[in-house]
Amino acid sequence: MPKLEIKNISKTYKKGTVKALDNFSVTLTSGVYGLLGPNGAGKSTLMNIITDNLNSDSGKVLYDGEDIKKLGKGYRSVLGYMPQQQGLYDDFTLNRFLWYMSALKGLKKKEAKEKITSLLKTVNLTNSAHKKLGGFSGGMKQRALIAQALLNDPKILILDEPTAGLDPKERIRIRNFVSEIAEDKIVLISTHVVSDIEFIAKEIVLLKQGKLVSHDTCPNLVGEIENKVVEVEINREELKYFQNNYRVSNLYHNDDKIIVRLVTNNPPKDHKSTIVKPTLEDLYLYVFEQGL
Ligand SMILES: Nc1ncnc2c1ncn2[C@@H]1O[C@H](COP(=O)(O)OP(=O)(O)OP(=O)(O)O)[C@@H](O)[C@H]1O
Repeated sequence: MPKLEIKNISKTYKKGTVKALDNFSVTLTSGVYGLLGPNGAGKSTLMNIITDNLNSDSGKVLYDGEDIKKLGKGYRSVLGYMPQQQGLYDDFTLNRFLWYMSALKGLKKKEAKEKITSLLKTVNLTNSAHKKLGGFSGGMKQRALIAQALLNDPKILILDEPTAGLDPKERIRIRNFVSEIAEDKIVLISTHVVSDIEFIAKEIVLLKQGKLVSHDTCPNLVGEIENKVVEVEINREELKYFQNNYRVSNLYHNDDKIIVRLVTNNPPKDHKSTIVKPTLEDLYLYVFEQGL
């Protein structure tokens, strides 16, 4: 079983003024890990360090007990990375793009041909192989980028916001696909979208201002806010007050009343509140919504 140990990683930018990662440690084994955190939490920085595209200021990343810096090429050969940026290869046809990436990854011709044919099928893009990437929809581009990350049959697959900008149908397709291929691989997915990982992740890693908040299975994390999620019926005029004073994770209208869903340690005493089952989205609000 592959093992990736991230040990005491710190990283600053701008001569130390911006702390992107602060003594971050976690150990990953095979399965899907969801990396959750708000904008600027340090997710991309972490992924760039794990993929050896960026040097940390301190700390180490070990793959099966060996420092990735020492493994060098050997590490790259087990790594698949889908970065955030799109549009780099818009003039390439998908086929040319995959051949180009195969060459960069050092695949032999025969190997590349077989792999490209099978991956095009897996990501359902065989019929678009001779079209230019520039004309692809967001979902097609994302699938093309996932395909290139899988060319070398990686043991570690790093996906930086793989569903950004996708419609729900594409999102579900990518999610199911990632879940399918995760067996015997370490898959780390960063996302803002809780539903991308809620049901497929073996563990969720919560990152806040460069620090690890916690990492655990989804049921365990959600269990931490058992009894802290309530639904309360309020009048319209009260909504502003509740929005200013509580973490409101949902609201809906019921005739002339509003039902608000609150994630709170102190449910309102002057209203009847009903305890409801927490979700990962509630936990996200609980951890990342400041000041309430
Ligand atoms: N090249 C850089 N130079 C200076 N500051 C940077 C650089 N890259 C990132 N940062 C800063 O480091 C912090 C972490 O950024 P990072 O991109 O890793 O977060 P993120 O969680 O991936 O955010 P997002 O969800 O918006 O992609 C932020 O404060 C960001 O502004």
